[in-house]
Amino acid sequence: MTEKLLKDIAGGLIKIRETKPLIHNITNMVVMNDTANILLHIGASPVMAHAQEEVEEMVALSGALVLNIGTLTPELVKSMIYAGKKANQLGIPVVLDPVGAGATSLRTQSSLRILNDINVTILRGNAAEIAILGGLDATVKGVDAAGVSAGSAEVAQLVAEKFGLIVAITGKIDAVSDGKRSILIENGHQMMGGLTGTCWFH
Ligand SMILES: Nc1ncnc2c1ncn2[C@@H]1O[C@H](COP(=O)(O)OP(=O)(O)O)[C@@H](O)[C@H]1O
Ligand SMILES: Cc1ncsc1CCOP(=O)(O)O
Repeated sequence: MTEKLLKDIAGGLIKIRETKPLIHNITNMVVMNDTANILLHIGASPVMAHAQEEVEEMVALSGALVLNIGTLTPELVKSMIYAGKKANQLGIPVVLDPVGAGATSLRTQSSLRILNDINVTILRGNAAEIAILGGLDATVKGVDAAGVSAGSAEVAQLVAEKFGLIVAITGKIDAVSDGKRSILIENGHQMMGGLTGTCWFH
């Protein structure tokens, strides 16, 4: 990583501690508690708010919106769209984690619908989930990548370019791309592959 990039990341972390932004999460029941604690640990203020009746008000108070379809229902997807549209109106960044896209039609179609209806800032997932959404060949088993025709760096670049957003693919080596510039990050441990929800540890 370049020195400038490392400085920017450090600066971002300092800003989070100083401003303590509220992070609105509409997320899955598996990682919810870990996500809240990790956000607190880095100095942010987490809130999990899922009901359609409150998501627009909650996101209006927030510095970022995180949408994770890990334990989705059609009702929850509606909440994500309401919150995402409000976030777009207010210029609040939106992260989408399309957990299990490719494993079932509901997950694939819901992810594509969110990408179509909302300007997502960062699309984060494993290589197979991201490849499937980009129309590339891949197999997803539950929430895990079971096979991908291309490497993570290539998938990240192609899909970022296709949707006009930032893609972050996690795995043994992470790949991040905005379609023009890409970086690879290798700072994990193989034991992290044996824990769910570890993308939030970074
Ligand atoms: N086999 C591996 N070897 C080294 N690091 C890994 C491995 N698998 C995962 N990691 C680390 O764990 C992080 C989260 O990866 P991943 O398993 O894709 O997330 P999640 O559990 O949230 O789906 C990666 O960014 C990487 O640093
Ligand atoms: C095991 C499991 N099943 C549904 S969601 C989930 C966890 C997925 O974790 P992450 O949100 O980090 O992909």
